[in-house]
Amino acid sequence: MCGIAGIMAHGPVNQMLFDSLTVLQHRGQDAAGIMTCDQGRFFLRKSNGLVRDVFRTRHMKRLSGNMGIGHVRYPTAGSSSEAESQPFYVNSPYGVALAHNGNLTNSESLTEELFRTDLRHINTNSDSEVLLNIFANELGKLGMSLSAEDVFAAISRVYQRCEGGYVAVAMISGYGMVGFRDPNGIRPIVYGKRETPAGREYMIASESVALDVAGFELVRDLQPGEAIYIDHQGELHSQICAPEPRLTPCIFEHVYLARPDSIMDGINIYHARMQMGQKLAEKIKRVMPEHDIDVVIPIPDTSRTSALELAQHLGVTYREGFIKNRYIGRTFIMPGQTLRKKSVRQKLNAISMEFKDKTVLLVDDSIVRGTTCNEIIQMARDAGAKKVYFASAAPAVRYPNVYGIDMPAAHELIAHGRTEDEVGELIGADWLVYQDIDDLVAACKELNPKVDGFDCSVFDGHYVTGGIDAAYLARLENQRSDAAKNGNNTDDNSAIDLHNDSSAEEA
Ligand SMILES: O=P(O)(O)OC[C@H]1O[C@H](OP(=O)(O)OP(=O)(O)O)[C@H](O)[C@@H]1O
Ligand SMILES: NC(=O)CC[C@H](N)C(=O)O
Ligand SMILES: [Mg+2]
Repeated sequence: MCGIAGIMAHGPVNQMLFDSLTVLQHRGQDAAGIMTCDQGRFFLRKSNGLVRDVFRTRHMKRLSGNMGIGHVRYPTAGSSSEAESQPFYVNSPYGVALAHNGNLTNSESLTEELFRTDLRHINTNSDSEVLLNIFANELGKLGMSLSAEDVFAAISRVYQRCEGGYVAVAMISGYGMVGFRDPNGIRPIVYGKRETPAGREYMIASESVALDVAGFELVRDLQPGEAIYIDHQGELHSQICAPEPRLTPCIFEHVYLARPDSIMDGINIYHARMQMGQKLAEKIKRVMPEHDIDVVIPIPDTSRTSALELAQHLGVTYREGFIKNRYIGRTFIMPGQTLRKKSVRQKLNAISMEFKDKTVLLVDDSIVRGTTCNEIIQMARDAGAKKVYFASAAPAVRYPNVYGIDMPAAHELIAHGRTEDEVGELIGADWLVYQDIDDLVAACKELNPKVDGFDCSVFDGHYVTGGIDAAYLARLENQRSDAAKNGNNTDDNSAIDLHNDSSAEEA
C-alpha cells in the first residue's frame, strides 16, 4: 500500500506533489520520490526515507515542470533498496515514468516474457518496473503520434497481461499523464480538478486527502478497469479498458491503511470505522451482556475512531490511556520484527491512573502479527490493570496478502491456524473479542451499496483475482518472510542504483 500522486497543471507542480506525499506518508515510510517533466525532459529525486528527509531545497528547485508524479513506498516486492524506490523510468518509447501501488502476482512470468518476447531488460526485482515495461512495450507497438485511443489500447493490453492488485500514475513525455486501476478495483485511486485563471488542472492520487492538501476538488474514484488520460492540452479522456470489471476494493484500507479523512469508493473511511465500533459494541453486548468493563481505551492511532464509538454504544467511559509519541510512525509497516517490536514501546506509553485496579477493554483496529497487542497488554498489566480485555475492530487476520500489503507469510500471522481463544491466551488477554466478518463488510457496504464486494482475503483466504495457489503463496513466503528478508540482507543498497539525478551522491 504505497501512496501515489500525479499532477497536470499550468504552473510548477513540485511543491504540490511534496505536500501530497506528506499526507500520503502513512501509506509508505521506506522511500519517497518525485519525477517531473519539463519541456520533454524528466527530473527525478528519489531515496530511502520519509518525505521530509528525502527532499531538500536543492532537489525541489531542480524538480521543474508543470507535470509530475510522486510516490511513497512500502515494499511488497524486491528489496528496500533505493534503486527500487519509485517513480521508475524507461526511455522507450517517448520516455515513460510510472509510480505504482499494489502487487503483480504474475510478475515473475512477465519478467521472463518481457525478456524473451518483448526484448526488454528488467534491472530490479520490483514488480513496478515490470508494470512500467509492460505499459511502455504496449505503447511502443502503436507507433508515433499517440492518441487517447492508443493510450487506452495499451492499457487494455496491460489489463490482459498483468494480474494482481494495482493502481498507477504514469507520464508520457510530450503527451500527458495517465492513471489506471486494476479490473477488480482492489487498490484505491481518485482524481480531482481545480479551475485556475490559466485553465483547468487535474490531479490523480491514492487517497482524497492528497487532493485536499493540494487544493483540488475530488471528482471521483477511478472505476475498476478504467484508465484516464490527460493530454498535454489539458483535456481529460477516460475509458473502461477491461471487459468484465468488478469493484472489489481491499477492505483492509477501511480497517487500517487509509487515513480516516479520506473518501474511498464513495465510503467515508471515518464513518466506516465508526460503524465498525458500533457493530463491535453490539457483539460485546450479545456475547457478554453482564460485562464488567470499567473503561474503554484505544490503541492509538488508527483504532481511536472505532473505540470512541464502541465505548459510547456500550455506555462505558472512554479514556486515552496510552499516549503516542508523535515522532514515531506506523509500526506495522516498518521493516523487520525487531524494529516493529521496539517501536511499539517507543511509540506508546501508559497513563497509570487509567489502568490502576480497573477492568479495561483495549481496542485496536486489527491484530496482525500480534506485535502491538502483546506489548500493550503487558503495559496495561504493568500499569496496574485488574483485568485486560482486548477487542479487534476487524476479524482475525489468518491469510497472507498478495495485493500490496506486505503480509507474505501465514505463519507470521498470530491467528493463522489458531482459534480466537488460543490467540487470546497467546497474547495474554483475559478475554478477546473479534469483529465478525459480516459486520465488517456491512460497516463499509452500508455506506456504498454499489460496491460489488470487498477483497477480504486476509480474513477469509478468498483471493478475488483467482489464480493464487499454494505454490504461489509458498514462493512468496520464501522470498518475503521476515526470515527470508534477514537472510537476503535486503536492507542494504545492494542493487545498483540508476539515477538521472546527480545530487543522489550528495544526499
Ligand atoms: O498486530 P500487529 O502486527 O501489531 O499489527 C496491528 C497493529 O499495527 C497497526 O498500528 P500502527 O502502529 O502501524 O499504526 P497506527 O498508529 O496507525 O495505529 C494497527 O493499527 C494495529 O495497531
Ligand atoms: N505497497 C506497494 O504498493 C508496493 C508497490 C511495489 N510492489 C513495490 O514493492 O514497490
Ligand atoms: Mg495501531
